[in-house]
Amino acid sequence: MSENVQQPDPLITKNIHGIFDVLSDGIYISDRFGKTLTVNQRYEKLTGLSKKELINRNVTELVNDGVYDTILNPKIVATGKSCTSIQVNKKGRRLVLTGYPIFDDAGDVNLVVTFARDITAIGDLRNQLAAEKRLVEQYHEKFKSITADNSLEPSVVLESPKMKELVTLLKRVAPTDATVLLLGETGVGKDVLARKTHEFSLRSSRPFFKVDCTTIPENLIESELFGYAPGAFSGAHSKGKIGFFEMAEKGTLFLDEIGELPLLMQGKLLRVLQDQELIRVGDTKVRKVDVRIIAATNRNLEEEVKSGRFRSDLFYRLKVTEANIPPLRERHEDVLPLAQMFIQRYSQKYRRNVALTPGAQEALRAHHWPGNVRELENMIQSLVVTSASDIVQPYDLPESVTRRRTQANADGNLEPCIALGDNPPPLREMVKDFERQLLQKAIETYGSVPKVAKKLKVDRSTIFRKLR
Ligand SMILES: Nc1ncnc2c1ncn2[C@@H]1O[C@H](COP(=O)(O)OP(=O)(O)OP(=O)(O)O)[C@@H](O)[C@H]1O
Repeated sequence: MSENVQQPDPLITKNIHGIFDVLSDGIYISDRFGKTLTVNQRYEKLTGLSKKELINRNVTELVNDGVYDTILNPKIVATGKSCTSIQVNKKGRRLVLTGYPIFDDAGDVNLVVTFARDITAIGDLRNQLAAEKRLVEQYHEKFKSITADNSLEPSVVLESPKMKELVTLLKRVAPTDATVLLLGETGVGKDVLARKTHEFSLRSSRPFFKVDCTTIPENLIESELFGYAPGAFSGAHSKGKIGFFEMAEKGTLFLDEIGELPLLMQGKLLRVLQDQELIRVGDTKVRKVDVRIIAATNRNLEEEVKSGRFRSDLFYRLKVTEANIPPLRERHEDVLPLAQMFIQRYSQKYRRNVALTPGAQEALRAHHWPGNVRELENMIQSLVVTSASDIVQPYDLPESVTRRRTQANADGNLEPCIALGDNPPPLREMVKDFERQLLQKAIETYGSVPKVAKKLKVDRSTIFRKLR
């Protein structure tokens, strides 16, 4: 009876390879000298290596040829004990190997049977999970800020002809995947338009990640963008980490303040943009990435290129589509719609019912807004919180807003404040502004619009139009 158990059924012997092939693990069988005897189909599939290139070859020789990096055979033959290890092969597949000795009648190791399981898939799943987690965290943050504002959908105001033109351009390029470079002063809405471009694109259902290049320490930028391999540097997570590029796979990566990126990183970024592949820090595997890049800066990148602080090749790679967002002072048409939208948002949040008088509206429209939309938003928020009355008069506005950009000289005559900085308003705007101030001063001096009309020899309707 026991002899029957020892004797394999001839049907099994005949079909042994077929049996190997239906097993769900990869199987690799070598003899005590390390010669490869067989592998099953699952092994070929998992590793991407073919039976033909392995059979009859010695495992040590295969390691020397770089086919894979680790073998269990010599250790198992020497110790007679099973063991486990991780193997990486030339196709970049990572496998968990567990090898077992098969003994002959004399008790010597005759064969080594190794089972191979794919851990790349597990790694990929882990990465996917990490990406999802970061995405959930971002949505959570966004959700928190929206609910904290107690606002409805955050609205975007793009009313002025200049902004409408810009939106038309962004809508046109959004589906092309071309890189977009958003330029403009601080607070003009670069972030807002980056998100809009993503929404207009075919990637809108995929992730949108914003990376502020100024907030990541210089020595971490590469690993944050491209990820790192396990143990890539001291302090690194033992399991490694995927970077923003891989997290934004099939979506959009918004690189804010790109002008602050260190030169070395600029070169690395350029390579990734050109080759659409990256290598994580401390890794050797090349990974394909499919990410749309939107970059933004308030620096003059052309100047940065001239002074050698920004690589010209990266600059030209980024500015495939260049969108210049005008400052708020150059699109007065947006000021009141933005102000009304913020008033509505913050009135709802703070349970107020605030409204601006025409005089207050005019003061807002006339202001230079050096901090752009952010300054307007912050001012309105503070106004809604602090104003004693629901009706906001010009004198309720902060002095910085109502202060004229013209001043009276010693004789009481108006003089324009000519503060021509890096970014002066157009002459047309400055003249209009001065004219408006002059008419207001004239009304204060002469008492009424008809009197001013008479004194200054101008139509009443012209005065009203200019004041408006
Ligand atoms: N067109 C707009 N409609 C509604 N809100 C806007 C608009 N533009 C800007 N904002 C608001 O103004 C604030 C500043 O905008 P944003 O962060 O997009 O500016 P930015 O140009 O990216 O600034 P920075 O250069 O400082 O990064 C944000 O709260 C944003 O929601």
